[in-house]
Amino acid sequence: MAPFGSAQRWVPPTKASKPEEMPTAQPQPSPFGTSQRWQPPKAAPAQQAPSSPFGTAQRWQPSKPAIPAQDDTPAEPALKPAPKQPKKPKKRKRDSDVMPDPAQDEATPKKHKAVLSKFEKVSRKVKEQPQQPPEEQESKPDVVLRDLQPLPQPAPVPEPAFEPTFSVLPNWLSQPITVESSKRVPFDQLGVEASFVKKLARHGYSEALAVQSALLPMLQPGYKQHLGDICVSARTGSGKTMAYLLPIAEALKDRTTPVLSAVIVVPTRQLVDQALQVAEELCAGTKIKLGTAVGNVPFATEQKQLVKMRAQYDPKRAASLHEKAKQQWTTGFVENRGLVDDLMTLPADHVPRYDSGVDILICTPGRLVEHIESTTGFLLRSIRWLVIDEADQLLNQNFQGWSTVLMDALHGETPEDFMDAQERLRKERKLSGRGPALPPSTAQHITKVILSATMEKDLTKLGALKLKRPKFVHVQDEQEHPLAATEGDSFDLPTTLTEFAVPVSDGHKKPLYLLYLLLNTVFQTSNGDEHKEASDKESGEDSSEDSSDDPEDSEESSDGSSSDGGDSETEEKPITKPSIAKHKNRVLIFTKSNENASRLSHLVSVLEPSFKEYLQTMTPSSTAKQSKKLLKAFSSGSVKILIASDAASRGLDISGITHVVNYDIPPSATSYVHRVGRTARAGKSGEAWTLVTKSEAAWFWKQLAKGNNIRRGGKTVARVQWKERSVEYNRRRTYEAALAELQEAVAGTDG
Ligand SMILES: Nc1ncnc2c1ncn2[C@@H]1O[C@H](COP(=O)(O)OP(=O)(O)OP(=O)(O)O)[C@@H](O)[C@H]1O
Repeated sequence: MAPFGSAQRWVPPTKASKPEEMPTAQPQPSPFGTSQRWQPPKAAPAQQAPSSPFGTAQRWQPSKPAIPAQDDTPAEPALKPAPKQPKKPKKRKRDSDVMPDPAQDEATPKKHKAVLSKFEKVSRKVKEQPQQPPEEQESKPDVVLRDLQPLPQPAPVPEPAFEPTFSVLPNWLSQPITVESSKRVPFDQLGVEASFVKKLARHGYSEALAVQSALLPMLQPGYKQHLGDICVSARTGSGKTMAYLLPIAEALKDRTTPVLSAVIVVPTRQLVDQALQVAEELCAGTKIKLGTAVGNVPFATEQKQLVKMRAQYDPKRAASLHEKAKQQWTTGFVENRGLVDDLMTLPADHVPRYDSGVDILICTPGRLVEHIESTTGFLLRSIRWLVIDEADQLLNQNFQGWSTVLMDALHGETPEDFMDAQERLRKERKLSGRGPALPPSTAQHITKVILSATMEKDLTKLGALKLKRPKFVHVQDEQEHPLAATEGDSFDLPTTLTEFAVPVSDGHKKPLYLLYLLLNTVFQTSNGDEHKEASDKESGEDSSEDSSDDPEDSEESSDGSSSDGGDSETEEKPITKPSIAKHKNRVLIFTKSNENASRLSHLVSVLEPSFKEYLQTMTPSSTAKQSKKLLKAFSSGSVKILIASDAASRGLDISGITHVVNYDIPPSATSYVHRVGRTARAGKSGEAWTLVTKSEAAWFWKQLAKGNNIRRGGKTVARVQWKERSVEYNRRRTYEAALAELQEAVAGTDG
């Protein structure tokens, strides 16, 4: 029987027009055919069945309601099913109809016959009953019919897709150009202009890092130049920004009049500022004009910066444009701040001409789309480089369909009103078929550079960027085996990074563990080597969650290695308070949300008031000016503890971060790689600490610490076990008081 009755099968009740007579409390016959509500057809006397307009109701008898009606009204069903009467089973040939086997008949004792006939009866009954899956036959909750129509049901779950065990990647992705991460080449040997070599040396950069030594020759004009697009996968802090900005700056160094030649797209305004700073340093002393487009600046201000309008004497075009303007006014559709608006501000016989105000534009994708769509004269026809940094994130999010809008603007034809003389001629020849065809103006010159530390070899997403003759450059360690084409995406951590994981028995105690970490390790003047001793012993031995997630481990040292060593030294001892003021270390702490960041910030400053002055929280609500100031303070060391959410995990290059703490576990391997990559940058050393609760341990060790998707050059994540008594030493009361205060504050805010 189908789960839903067809229209013919359901009979509206005679009193259905009175809604109050359809109390939901009363059991209603269900279209889903619950066993409680609907009895299979029985040989019930026909006169007892309720009448039906379809005349089939006699065949069905609603079962007795499972829940008695709340009032005394007889539980007449509001809807009556009119299912087809199940066909009366054909009269089966009885044994007697079949040619009897006298021998067998004789041999069958009488009592067996009786049993057989009972069995036949029962089987017949069973066949007559509508077939239901076994689980439906069990008692079901009462279903209340709410509508005459059957409820829509989700589509059946599709079969899992076929997953090939062979590579389906094209050659350029499956066979990347690999570059040793330790490779260093003096800039002058890479053909970098002397003036730029000097500039770099002034910043202390004498040699190109691995990714730069690979990319510079590919992007500079010369015999090594790659005449196609380039995808780059290189670990965090490897110098990717300079790798794409240096060749662009070099190529444009002699520019005198701005022409928009490079667009650099990054995901956040902080990264726009950061890339701008590197570009400013490189372009100092040249006439290259740099511009930005981000959401926090007034749109009109940006428009003025990006596009410069001038008047050009052209009576013929002026006449045709005035004609167009007249039509617009007649129809009432006047483009706001458009070409016609500009035309009205010009002297007679003049038309507006638009020039770019910048050579290099650094922007977020959303703002770029806005300019493409709404800024008159903002054209991408002269673009020679398109850079997409943090590409995996940008392609995953694809807000406002930015990649499609951008590709259309980049590869599409210039709108007629904005065409230059050459474009107009090209179009005329194409349409008329007269004269030799001219080659397309821009498409052949654009080089796309797509970069990330966690670049995914996802053809569908990369396909949105319409890459031409692409190459994949992968910077990796010499010890690492090159990834086989069939292996999934895998990301490399900086070799100078050391990772630790601290089991936390109870998530509520995390603030105390964090405090212990800050006081005992990050800001410990005596260099607190005890955790390293303990971790060295355990490093790599923690085969899984089984040992790390056991709270008893931390208390009673069920495994010998974690109970001795450093833990016993710190146990029961008051923590010697380091002087944070003079400390050089800086720590970036990640929480899973902005709210958590603010709360943690409050708790830490109550628990350790000496930290308050040096602690800040980064939230998206802070203005561009505030966050710039904050990052500067963190860079200079006047702020030493910065608490942030994942929004700060990508791309931020803040000098001097010695420690990263994952207070809340990161949501993915990608997020982990970017978070911990805020330290150990450009060959400097750094530490990453993750606080892992019991429930997170299995996932952490399997996916992040021991999975194949993160490669750490043969290193392991060291497990560091602290005794809870040491962690809580003298702090439990303060902590509880701080929590209560926080709760009150939250309640106060809510109220
Ligand atoms: N040739 C060089 N020599 C020394 N340091 C360099 C060199 N080039 C760049 N750096 C420094 O390396 C650091 C990291 O650079 P950058 O921010 O470009 O890394 P990234 O690869 O883009 O990292 P992420 O993936 O995290 O965004 C910066 O502080 C930069 O100043």
